[in-house]
Amino acid sequence: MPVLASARYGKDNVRVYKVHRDEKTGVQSVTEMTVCCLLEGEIETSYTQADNSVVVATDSIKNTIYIKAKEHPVNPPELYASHLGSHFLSRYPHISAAHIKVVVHRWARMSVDGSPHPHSFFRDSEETRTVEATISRSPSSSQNGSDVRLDLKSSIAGLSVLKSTGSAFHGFVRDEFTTLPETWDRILSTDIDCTWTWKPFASLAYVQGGVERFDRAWESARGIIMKTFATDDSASVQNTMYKMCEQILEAVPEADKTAFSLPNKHYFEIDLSWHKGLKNTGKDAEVYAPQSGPSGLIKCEVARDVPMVIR
Ligand SMILES: O=c1[nH]c(=O)c2[nH]c(=O)[nH]c2[nH]1
Repeated sequence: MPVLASARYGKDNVRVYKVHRDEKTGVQSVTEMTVCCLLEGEIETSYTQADNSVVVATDSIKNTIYIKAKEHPVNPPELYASHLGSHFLSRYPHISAAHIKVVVHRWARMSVDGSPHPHSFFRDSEETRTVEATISRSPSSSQNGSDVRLDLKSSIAGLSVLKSTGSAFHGFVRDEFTTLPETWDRILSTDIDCTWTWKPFASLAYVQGGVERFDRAWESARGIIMKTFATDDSASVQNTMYKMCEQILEAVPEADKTAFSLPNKHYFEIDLSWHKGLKNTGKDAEVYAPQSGPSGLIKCEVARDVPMVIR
């Protein structure tokens, strides 16, 4: 007899834009984000018995995403995701968890004639800031919506970086499957995907109190990633990403874990000696062929050994 092993549902790809107008200065600020909101709970009968009485329509979930964006700040995204997820638990007793993903897209302020423009922006990169939040009832709580636990993960993704030297890769396994030469000087390029997992928050109030921690962590992580990428005499993607994780855990004491997923985007030397003896390999290499694939894919998670709850 089959059983419904797990189920969640909701609305994905909800695009939201919010403007903040400073009436005194006339300066406007904008946030654009893509939101996914999936609910879990006592919803089995909607799958197994066509019982829609337990279904909060995905259309209503979409409406709620807009309404909560109007009622609450959308920055930092960790706060907005926490408000949104908490709403579903307090409003619907049969919902036990809300899984929220908020991806924030960049709109950088334009500089016009050397001055920041009050209401014009440009997309300066495909980099995103993301939060994944799971808001669930604490095991001890009754279904009154008050006792929730918030598990938050913050990420930077799509930050493309390249260094033209300062990276080596040698000493790896050499056997009958190996063709890659060792190198003491190579191009290193990747798309940063970095996530830090917050210690669980015991209630929405703990997310709201000290809300500056989220922007501070994002700025620290981004700075550490850039500085380490630039200055590390890289022995491998593995070793450089581990150094980044160590520093992020040190800079963000309320994070339990840091993870990276990094493609190693290859740039191949091109032998041009067939053309008039052009020297373009080894120390003479200047023109390279960037590869769209395949790429390496290197991942790690670095955890602190003492788990605890923020209260
Ligand atoms: O930094 C690297 N790590 C690897 O595991 C690897 N494998 C490879 O072919 N090149 C690289 N570079």
